Amino acid sequence: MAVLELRRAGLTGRLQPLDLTIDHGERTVLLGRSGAGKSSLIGLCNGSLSPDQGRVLWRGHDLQRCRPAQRRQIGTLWQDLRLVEELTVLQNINTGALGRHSLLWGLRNLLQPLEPELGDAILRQVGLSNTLRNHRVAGLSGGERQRVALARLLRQQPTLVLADEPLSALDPRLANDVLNLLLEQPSCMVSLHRPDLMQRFERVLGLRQGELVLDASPSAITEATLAWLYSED
Ligand SMILES: Nc1ncnc2c1ncn2[C@@H]1O[C@H](COP(=O)(O)OP(=O)(O)OP(=O)(O)O)[C@@H](O)[C@H]1O
Repeated sequence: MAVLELRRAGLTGRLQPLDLTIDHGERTVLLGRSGAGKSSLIGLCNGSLSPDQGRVLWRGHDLQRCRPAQRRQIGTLWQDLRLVEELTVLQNINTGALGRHSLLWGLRNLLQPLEPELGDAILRQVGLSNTLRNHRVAGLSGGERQRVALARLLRQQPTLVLADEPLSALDPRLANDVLNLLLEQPSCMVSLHRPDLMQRFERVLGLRQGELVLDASPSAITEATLAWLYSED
């Protein structure tokens, strides 16, 4: 069943109009050189960028017109993480649940640690110690911050996860753990600079100079295809 549909959706100067359907349950990797348009495509898919041409549909409805609760079914692990620096690890994780709670709950989250047991369980999932629970995220390492952002995403419980280079600050063992968690989500589209990991996914999308040029299963992709995808012109 299709959850996300791009119909001739494009961004002037960044992404040529493209058609793309993401089905529930699909695990997709997004490959391409730096500047090829991966983050732009993720922005179109989560609604943070509005298409200049075409349409983006979430479960059949124009994504830009969907209510916040519907849009929160799409969870994003941003390249720049977008943590709230002044807040603690637990408070940041809880912001993932804002869409399911009242405004009052959101305000209380700013004042006191809410639902610490749930926070601890998610911290364990992402391999962080619960002793970090009340630390401000500003003081954490790059890899720790990345995992707090992942924990916030897990708290959100999205239907579709979009992750923009989620492994960049992680050592190989942690990168593997994080990738496993992403692949356990109901559906995911993950942008990576690691074509060697494409076999972990069912579908490979390739962007080249703002154009979607590859949509195939990993077994169908040859070394020559990858060399062309990453070539300069
Ligand atoms: N806010 C913006 N306004 C205009 N053009 C932009 C903007 N952000 C990025 N671009 C341009 O859009 C193109 C695609 O950028 P994008 O960030 O989507 O690529 P990417 O594949 O994610 O790159 P990277 O792997 O380096 O993150 C690039 O030419 C970039 O310079």
